[in-house]
Amino acid sequence: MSEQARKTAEGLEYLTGFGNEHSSEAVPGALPLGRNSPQRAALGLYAEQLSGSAFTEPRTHNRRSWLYRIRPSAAHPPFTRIDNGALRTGPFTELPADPNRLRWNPLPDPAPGTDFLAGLWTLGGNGDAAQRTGMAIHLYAANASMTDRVFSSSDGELLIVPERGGLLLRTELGLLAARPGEVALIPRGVRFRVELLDTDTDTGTGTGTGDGSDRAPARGYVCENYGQPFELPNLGPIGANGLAAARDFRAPVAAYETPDLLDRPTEVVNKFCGNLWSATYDHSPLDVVAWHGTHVPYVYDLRRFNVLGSISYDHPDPSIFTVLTSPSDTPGLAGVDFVVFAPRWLVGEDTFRPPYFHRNVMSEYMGLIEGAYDAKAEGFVPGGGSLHNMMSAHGPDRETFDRASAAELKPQKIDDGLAFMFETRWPITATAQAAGAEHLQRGYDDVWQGLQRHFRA
Ligand SMILES: O=C(O)Cc1cc(O)ccc1O
Ligand SMILES: [Fe+2]
Repeated sequence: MSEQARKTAEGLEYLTGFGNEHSSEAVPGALPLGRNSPQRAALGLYAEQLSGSAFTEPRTHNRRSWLYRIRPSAAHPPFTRIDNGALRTGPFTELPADPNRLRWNPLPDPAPGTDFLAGLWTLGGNGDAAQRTGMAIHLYAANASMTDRVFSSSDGELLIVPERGGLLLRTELGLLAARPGEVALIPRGVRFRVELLDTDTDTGTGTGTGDGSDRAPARGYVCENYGQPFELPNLGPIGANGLAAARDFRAPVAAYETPDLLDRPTEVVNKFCGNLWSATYDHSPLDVVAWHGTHVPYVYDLRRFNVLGSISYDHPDPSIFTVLTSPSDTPGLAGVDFVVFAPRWLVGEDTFRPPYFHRNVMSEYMGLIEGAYDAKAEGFVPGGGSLHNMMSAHGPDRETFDRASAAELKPQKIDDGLAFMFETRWPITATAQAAGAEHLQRGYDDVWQGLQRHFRA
């Protein structure tokens, strides 16, 4: 059976392929054929274009979708400012950029009734959302589904990396499920609502009561990319296959709210140039009956990543693990790369196999989805994160260095963890709440203490 025809555990159907010109209709006949904007759209729907790139960008970068919806998005009352909660946006000016190595434990559990939007907490970032450069790193911890409200970011696309608990993303273009080990991308401007998946199978945390008050929170990471949309990296000499395969990216099929929700007042929260703005519509904007285009949400299962590496000697640079890249104006210099450290074999001969000691002009934020990471013996925990800013010295902690320097070099499978990195060309400035957080680990530098002098002249 083709992947397209196969339904997921949640009964969801997907369209497959990265960057495709997809099309989908929830009601037969809703999608016009041969034109985008007929004089009267079928079934009394309104046609609307959603542009994620300038009209004139080259085809390879051009992103837009045509939506056929029950009400046009233009029919809405004025937006007014609401509290930004713990969301922050570039430019990040609360504190100076810090050259120190920083590491955090997971976010504390949120108050009961915290949904995905309320649970977003910005760690730091760079660039300027209004200039459409740079990125923000957010974490989230949520124990309730969003009800009667939807969210969108005009500032950037949202790459959501669940670490605990599954998410059901009800987007304008349809439904996506993302569980730990999968990532989801919501394009700039697309409205969506996040429900917590209440299964006991993913992490054993769900209790199925619905109100979320007695369940462990869903947690994860979000990269809000203000820059050019993520794309698949070029493969160069790797060849035509390898790393993330385009066919493994899954987009939703068209789906709109059930009748009881379609005409309910719905709060639409829009993140715009760093602030949250709210308007209560007299209907839900998740009312798209058909669509076609390239500006689409998607999910990707990180376990499908085809991990390549050295089969002779030395530890390759982690660019070989790039899942998605947001290019900047300089070739090869990413605004942000999304990199995954997935299970793999290490076979390098006469090689120090874990990540090497290094100082990098790029800035590295790392998170852990499960298990452990091969550069850190302890302290880097699922739901936590580390920041190794531009040129800061880091690498294996002392325990890892000692162990790997003495290890017998037989083929070894690393299969006890799933880590990732947001790597960016600009230094990352922490927010005040991140720099002052209770869950910031004091004394992170100590992991590199005790590395002895062995050289004697
Ligand atoms: O710092 C890190 O752990 C990330 C990283 C991993 C690796 O394998 C090589 C370089 C690098 O920055
Ligand atoms: Fe690094």
